[in-house]
Amino acid sequence: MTPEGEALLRQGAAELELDVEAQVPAFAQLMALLQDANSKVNLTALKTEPDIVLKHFVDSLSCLRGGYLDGAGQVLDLGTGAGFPALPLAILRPDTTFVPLDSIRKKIEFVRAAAQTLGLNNVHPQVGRAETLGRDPAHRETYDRVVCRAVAALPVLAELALPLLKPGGLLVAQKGPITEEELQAGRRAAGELGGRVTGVDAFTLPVLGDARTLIVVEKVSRTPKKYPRREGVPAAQPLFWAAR
Ligand SMILES: C[S@@+](CC[C@H](N)C(=O)[O-])C[C@H]1O[C@@H](n2cnc3c(N)ncnc32)[C@H](O)[C@@H]1O
Repeated sequence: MTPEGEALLRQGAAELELDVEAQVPAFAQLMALLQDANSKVNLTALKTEPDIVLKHFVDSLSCLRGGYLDGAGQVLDLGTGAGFPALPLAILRPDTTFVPLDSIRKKIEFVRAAAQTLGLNNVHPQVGRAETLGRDPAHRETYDRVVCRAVAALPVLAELALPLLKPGGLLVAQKGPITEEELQAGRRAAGELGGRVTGVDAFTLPVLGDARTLIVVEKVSRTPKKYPRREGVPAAQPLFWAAR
């Protein structure tokens, strides 16, 4: 990473009140791995160094706002893609275990290789669909937190994530601006699945100023056994939300 890229990372993290000084070399290594992989396969849409620093690294770290991940043991990253937000979070939180999940094998192969190269023993990538894991006793109601960035509308996320959370656990969803309509449908879907929306934190992305929202859903009771519905159905027929 260039000195300008490192400076952007420090500036963005500082705006989030995070000190990443000790982790700059790890982020530089992740940058090199991403750019190398991106030159061979189309891993992420963001290719330039400033975009990767601000829209992948710093944006992923914004998930730490509010302290919702503090004290969490096991965190599943639903639809991690090339490892976001899981890899930046794992770099900053070595005592928390992260399970980056994606249905696309080549993405998880990249995440696995990157975690290995970076020596991140707290990262355990998994290929699969959230609907399948949500019905598997080895994963259902076992996670303290589910994080996810740019995966689906809130009613869909509620159905994919809440079955995976322990009662008392939290879904922390990173989104852009959210409409009142999506939020209302998300509140109703969460209620159906044993969750309650407890936080809607609107803020702007450091340096760039783009609108972001962290939505927090607490799991307040067990998820009914009929959820999640079979693969693809949560996204094709979102609960309580016809408009997509
Ligand atoms: C737009 S990408 C976002 C990737 C990453 N979170 C990021 O912000 O860069 C959405 C990812 O979610 C994955 N995904 C969507 N639905 C999924 C599901 N039901 N189970 C597992 N992965 C899913 C897709 O394969 C894709 O890689």
